[in-house]
Amino acid sequence: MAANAFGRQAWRQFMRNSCRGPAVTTPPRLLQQQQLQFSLRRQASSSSSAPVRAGRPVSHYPSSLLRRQPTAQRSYSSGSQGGQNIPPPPPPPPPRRSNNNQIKFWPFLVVIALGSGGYILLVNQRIEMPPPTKSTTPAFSASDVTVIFVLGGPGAGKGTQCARLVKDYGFTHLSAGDLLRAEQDRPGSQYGQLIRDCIKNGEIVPMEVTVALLENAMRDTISSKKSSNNNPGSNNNYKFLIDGFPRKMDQALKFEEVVCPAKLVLFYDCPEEEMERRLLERGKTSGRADDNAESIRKRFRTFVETSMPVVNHYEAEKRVVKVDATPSPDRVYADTQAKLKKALGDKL
Ligand SMILES: Nc1ncnc2c1ncn2[C@@H]1O[C@H](COP(=O)(O)OP(=O)(O)OP(=O)(O)O)[C@@H](O)[C@H]1O
Ligand SMILES: O=c1ccn([C@@H]2O[C@H](COP(=O)(O)O)[C@@H](O)[C@H]2O)c(=O)[nH]1
Repeated sequence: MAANAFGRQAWRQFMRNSCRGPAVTTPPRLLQQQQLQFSLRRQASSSSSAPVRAGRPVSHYPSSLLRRQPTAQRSYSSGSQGGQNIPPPPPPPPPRRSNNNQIKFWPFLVVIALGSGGYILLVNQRIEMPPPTKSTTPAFSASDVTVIFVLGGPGAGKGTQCARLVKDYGFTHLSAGDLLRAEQDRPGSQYGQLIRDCIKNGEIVPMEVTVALLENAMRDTISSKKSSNNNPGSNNNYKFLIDGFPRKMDQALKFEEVVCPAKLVLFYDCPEEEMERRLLERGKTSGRADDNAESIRKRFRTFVETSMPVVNHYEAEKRVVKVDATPSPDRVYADTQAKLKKALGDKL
């Protein structure tokens, strides 16, 4: 029983060590500890210098293990106490030290073997476990919903061009910036201050907030269009211009994974000096907290460092329609139409 108890203790120790550090080094370390404990135990049982309490050596080891050795000694001495007529008792059995050793050792060997086996089994199971599967299905199917991301630096003219596309082609225009500003001003919003700070500093609001706002807005649009549709059975194709989004790779990946895959990216390319001039002009009347020289500088930096990699990502996938945004709004729009017709055909 004591061996079992000690075995359990050793098992617990082994499992603790296995979880903490590299498992391959643990069993030998445990073996060393057990050998050390074993030899200490033997020393304790035979040494008179061991501390004694109530006539018994004090030890950290289970008392049943310590009791074995004295029992064997008593059986030898009882033989030598007999009278003279009595034939000498048969010689005491040879010292069973080595046997004892084996008997006391096997539980540890079993524990180590079981522990190592179990550990190897666990590790193998972990290695063979398949990677978690992507079970997410986008909320909207690309066959029912056409999504176009509209990107470009701050002030490139995205909003201006979107307004025209809405008028001529029936797109629904969702500006991520407008949705964030509305959420920022919504009484009781837990994200109000966070959004305010991000916008002022030209930083990107955590994607969960923006993706959720966009998904809700798309859902609202689709359900209100469905309810106003005289023929609900018809195969509607809802068309969205998602303006100023995605501005960061994580947003792009998340949106396409959980909301809807995008058909393409409409990218308005404009030099910084022109964008700055437009924004400073707009700032005279817009009332926007970020249409000032300091915020504009920060927004430009975020655009170059964080948003351009998104454009490059879609460019590599051949999903970008690039338009020069420097000319007048009319000329930019004419170019936009021509390029979208070519890319979308009857989906425009
Ligand atoms: N092609 C253009 N030429 C000159 N001015 C323009 C042109 N397009 C837009 N503008 C003006 O530049 C300003 C910025 O335009 P707009 O708001 O459309 O840009 P944006 O890319 O949506 O900006 P933001 O990213 O800050 O929302 C507006 O005042 C707009 O009237
Ligand atoms: O996906 C987005 C879009 C916008 N923001 C923040 O809003 C401001 C203003 O955006 P505009 O498109 O110019 O209206 C932008 O500078 C960001 O701070 C965002 O975090 N995530």
